[in-house]
Amino acid sequence: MSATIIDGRAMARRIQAAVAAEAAELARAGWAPRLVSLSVGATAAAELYVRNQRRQAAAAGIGFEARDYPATISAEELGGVIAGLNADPRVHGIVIQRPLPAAIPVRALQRAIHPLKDVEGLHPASIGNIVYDDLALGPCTARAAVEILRALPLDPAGLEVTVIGHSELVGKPVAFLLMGLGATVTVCHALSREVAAHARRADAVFVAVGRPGLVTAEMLKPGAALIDIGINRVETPEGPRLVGDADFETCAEVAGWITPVPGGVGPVTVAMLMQNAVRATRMQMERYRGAYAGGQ
Ligand SMILES: NC(=O)C1=CN([C@@H]2O[C@H](COP(=O)(O)OP(=O)(O)OC[C@H]3O[C@@H](n4cnc5c(N)ncnc54)[C@H](OP(=O)(O)O)[C@@H]3O)[C@@H](O)[C@H]2O)C=CC1
Ligand SMILES: Nc1nc(=O)c2c([nH]1)NC[C@@H]1CN(c3ccc(C(=O)N[C@@H](CCC(=O)O)C(=O)O)cc3)C=[N+]21
Repeated sequence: MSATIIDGRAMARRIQAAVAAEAAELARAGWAPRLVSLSVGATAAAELYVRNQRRQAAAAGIGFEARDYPATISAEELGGVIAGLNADPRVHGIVIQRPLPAAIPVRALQRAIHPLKDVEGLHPASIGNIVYDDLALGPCTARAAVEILRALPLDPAGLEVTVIGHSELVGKPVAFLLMGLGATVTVCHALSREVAAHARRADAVFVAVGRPGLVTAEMLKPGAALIDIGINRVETPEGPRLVGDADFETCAEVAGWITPVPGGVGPVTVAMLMQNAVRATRMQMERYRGAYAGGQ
């Protein structure tokens, strides 16, 4: 058997077309959506993400400004930057690229972002809303991965799903979204025993660990869906290459559907961020229309 390879770029383009139309409509109303990205120190892990945000924002007609701060910036100074962006009516979304230097408390900063400008859906209020299945601004990566599953001819209700990795950014939100769809969810992490056995039982496996080759063909039920969220840069004799957390070649022999890296969850994540940007702008327009002169 050979898996169907899921085309994340095509899915991202479809989402983006709707986002572009909405961004144009908001711009006509005087509320052109605009995002600001904050990177601190050397952020190799986020460079590709920022590059694709810039590219997709340009394509969707969303303003995008990437700011880089030195690793020596203090948490207080960054808090001041965020307070300024919260108060600026021309800014509708703020993205804090992870990871941050160890000395900077990422949760406190995430909490400092105004919830209506929390386009990544990572504010404690947004994270809490996941439990209520209220996804006004849902977390982008998790939504992307789950939207990909929803596009497959599998009924998520009662589906056996194993999630490998339980980070705040990815694994935990994925598990909650899947529970919201009625799936039976098993979550594995660094302390889990028998990850392979849990994976092999599943109709769909989601993996977000950051370890190339973690999921192998022996860990999959034949015909299962494999949603590979990992994005890792590895050195090969032919130069640097981007790979996921699964051993793609062997897994594709056994899985029914598989997401490639690049071209799988990554582009859909960025499209979700753009979708959140227009949603956030609309919510701010509805809340503050009249409070500002225009909004711009
Ligand atoms: N496609 C996209 O848009 C995005 C992709 N990513 C990618 O996803 C991957 C994970 O990112 P992120 O969640 O931020 O990473 P983190 O490092 O924050 O989390 C990794 C998770 O994997 C768990 N883990 C570690 N080793 C194992 C193991 N052997 N078996 C099972 N679980 C294990 C950890 O468990 P514990 O906490 O117990 O140590 C932790 O929960 C990375 O490759 C990243 O680049 C990230 C964001 C967006
Ligand atoms: N606050 C925060 N949120 C994140 O979601 C977050 C983060 N910080 N830090 C870094 C990781 C990594 N990440 C990527 C998302 C998309 C691509 C992406 O678009 N990848 C393309 C790459 C295509 C190309 O090669 O140019 C693809 O997979 O096809 C890459 C990486 C988000 N992360």
